[in-house]
Amino acid sequence: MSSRHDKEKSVNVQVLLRCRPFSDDELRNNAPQVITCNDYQREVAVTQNIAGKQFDRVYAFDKVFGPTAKQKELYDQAIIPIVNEVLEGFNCTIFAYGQTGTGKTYTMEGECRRAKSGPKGQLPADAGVIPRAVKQIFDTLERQNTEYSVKITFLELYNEEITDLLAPEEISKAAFEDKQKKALPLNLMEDGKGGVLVRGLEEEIVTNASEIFSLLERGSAKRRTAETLLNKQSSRSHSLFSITIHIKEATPEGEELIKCGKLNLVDLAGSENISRSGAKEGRAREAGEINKSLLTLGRVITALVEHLGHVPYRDSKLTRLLRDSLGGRTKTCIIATVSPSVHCLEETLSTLDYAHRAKSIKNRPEVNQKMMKSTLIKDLYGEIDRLKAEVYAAREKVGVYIPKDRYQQEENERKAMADQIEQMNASLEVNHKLISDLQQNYDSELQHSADLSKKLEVTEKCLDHTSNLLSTTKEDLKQAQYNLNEKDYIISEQKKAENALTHQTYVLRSDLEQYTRDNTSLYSKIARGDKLSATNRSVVNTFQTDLASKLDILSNTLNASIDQQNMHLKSVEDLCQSYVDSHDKATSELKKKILASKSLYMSHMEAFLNVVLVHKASANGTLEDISSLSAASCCSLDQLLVCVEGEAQNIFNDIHNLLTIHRSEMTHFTQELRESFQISLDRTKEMSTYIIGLFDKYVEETSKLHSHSNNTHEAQMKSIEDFQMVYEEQSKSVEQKLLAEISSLVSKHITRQRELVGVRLSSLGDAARGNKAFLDEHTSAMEFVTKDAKRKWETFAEQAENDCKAGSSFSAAKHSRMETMLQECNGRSHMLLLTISAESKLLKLKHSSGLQLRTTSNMNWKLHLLELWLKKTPPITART
Ligand SMILES: Nc1ncnc2c1ncn2[C@@H]1O[C@H](COP(=O)(O)OP(=O)(O)OP(=O)(O)O)[C@@H](O)[C@H]1O
Repeated sequence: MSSRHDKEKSVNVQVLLRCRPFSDDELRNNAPQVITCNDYQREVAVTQNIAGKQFDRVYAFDKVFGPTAKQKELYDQAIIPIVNEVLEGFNCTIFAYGQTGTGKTYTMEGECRRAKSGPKGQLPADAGVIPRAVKQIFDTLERQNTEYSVKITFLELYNEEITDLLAPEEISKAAFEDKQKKALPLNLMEDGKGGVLVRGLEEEIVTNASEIFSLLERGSAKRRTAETLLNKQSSRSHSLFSITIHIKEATPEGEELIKCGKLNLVDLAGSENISRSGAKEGRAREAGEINKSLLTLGRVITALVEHLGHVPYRDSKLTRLLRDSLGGRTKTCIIATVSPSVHCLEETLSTLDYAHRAKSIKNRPEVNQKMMKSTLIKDLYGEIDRLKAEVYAAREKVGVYIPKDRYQQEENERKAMADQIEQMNASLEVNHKLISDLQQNYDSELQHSADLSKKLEVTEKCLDHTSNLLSTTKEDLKQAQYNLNEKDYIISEQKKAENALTHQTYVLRSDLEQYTRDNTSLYSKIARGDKLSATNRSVVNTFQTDLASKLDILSNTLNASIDQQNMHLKSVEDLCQSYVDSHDKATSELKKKILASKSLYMSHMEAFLNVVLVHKASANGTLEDISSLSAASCCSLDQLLVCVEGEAQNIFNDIHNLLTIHRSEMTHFTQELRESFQISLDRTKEMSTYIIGLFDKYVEETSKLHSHSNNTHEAQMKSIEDFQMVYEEQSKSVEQKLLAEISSLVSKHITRQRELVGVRLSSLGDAARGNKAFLDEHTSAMEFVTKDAKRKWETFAEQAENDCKAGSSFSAAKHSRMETMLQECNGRSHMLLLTISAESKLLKLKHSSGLQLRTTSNMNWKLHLLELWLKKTPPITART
């Protein structure tokens, strides 16, 4: 009972989406992909590029099959359960809906439909839903091993006209057109049970799958021929393939029941025809292009989804035929097909919207009533009788005969009336439903008001009780108010204390943070200190190792510096020598020049004396001539002296410059020499202190070693003595013990042992003495070596110091000597110049006062003095 109830409750129409792979054309044109299928999540994403921005729209369906999904996958996952329900007695419908070329026919029929089943009854991989469903039905029926009957119908709906694709007649264009003209198209009629029948539609009874395949092939061939003959396209026609199954079942009471199920497989026209039909309805209708059925299907879906009162089933043949599949008692599945290419984007979006809306349609699937076999037979007999009567009337012409136009008119009227009745029935049904809903509402309202009155009574009682309570509560409230105020005060005080505490906490916390920071910095400082001390240790180690090498380098440097000093002293000597040479040379040149001038002067004087002697005897009258002559000679003498003075001045300048240069060089050199001596002296001192310390340590170590060896020797000797004593004591006791028994043996033994011990002791003593001697020797050798080295080093250091001092004093002495020499030279030159200039002035004065003779003798004396000076006589003090 409950299962039946479950099965009868409403279920949504199941909607599957299938996206085909790219066609060869699309691949050739490199068409971009806009559809992405997520089979697992049952979602389809459409990527749109609007004004350079990318928009993704995602649709969810009951099942999604991407381009790689195979026919078998789709069938196994989606169709097998539906076919099973048909075999259980349900009516089921599967629609294929989508744009032309998206694979509706491929999905429903498949490429290899006409190849029938393969070897061993297997279907080819590309076989679609119809052949697979047929195979499943027959496989199941045969497996169940029950009596059954299967009948099929196959029709096409084009331009609101139904064509029976299983009708047996031969089709040629003429015959077809003739038939189109003469014969009435197949009409729909009510079956009296709420469904519709296609009057005159061929129902083929089949017993196995291969029969169905042949019939399908026949029907498809007819559809193709009709297409070609009437220039219509499959994309504008709908095809409906139906299988009705009757299965015999036996009740436990032995009664025979017939179970009936029906499967409708619909390949709809291309969905783009909806918009096309809508857009150019006027002309399209004339050209037969309009697809009324597809439009009505859309409207029916909208009415069902939006729960409109009137659902326009009757507006098209397709919706009339499939009325039960849309909002009725049939289980329905829609397979929406789309293309992945961007070129079909508009149609794809419309298909997706359409299919998505169809998901909301609700059906109330009901299993078909099982019929008693006898009832079915009775129905069939009734049908046979009716058909027989029709055949008889037609043959005997005993029926009612009316003109064809009249019949057509009546038929139309009857059809209109039937439509009207159906609409009225539908509205009546709606009204009935409305009335029953209203009645239910009314009943529930009555019930509600009764409930309310009961509640009112209870509430009034409650009110009284509540008023009493209220008065007591007011008292309580006052008390509570008082308490509350009190508590408020306490709370505010507590809050204040809390705030103070919080503040305190903040202060403490900041302090703590500060301490933590200080701690951290302290730790880091300690770490730095550790690191520094480690570095220092390593530096000290490095320094220690470097020191030894640097000592060598220092001694080398000392040697080199001594060599350098010698070289410098030699160069100074050379320099002095060259200076003395140049000085000698200059002096000898000066001497030569003075001699030359002296001889010139002498000749002049001689001439002058001659003239004086010649003219002395002559008269005083010629004195004036003589005087002028003497003035002239004085003048020439003056010139000569000026010339000599200039030359002497030049020589003096040269000497002075040379001396200045030498002096500065010497000063610089002496300074450098002093510094280097000072540095080497300091280093030598440092080194000697260090090495002396080192040797002291060596001496100390050696003395320690010496004392240690003494100690060791003493300890060894003591242990030997102890051993000897112990041994002797022991041997004595042994001797005493064993004397009585083996006296001779013992005495021999003791003697022997004593000998042995003596030998051993002497060898041990020798070894100990040897050791000591070796140690003494070694120690004294060490001491000697150390002392020798120390002595040598001290001598060396002393010598180096003396050398340094000597070098320094030597250079200082040399320097001072040079200084004195320079000063001497300076003084002498200066004096010479002063003398010369003074003499020349004196001479001038004497000439002018007529004291020529005295002057001459005086000048002679001066010249003599100059000569003396030039012979390196001691310096002359200045004379004015
Ligand atoms: N899932 C698929 N896998 C492989 N090929 C497919 C698939 N779907 C469609 N095709 C191919 O696409 C072409 C068009 O398919 P089909 O004729 O079934 O489209 P249609 O929607 O039925 O078109 P029309 O509305 O014009 O009848 C066929 O060549 C078919 O083989």
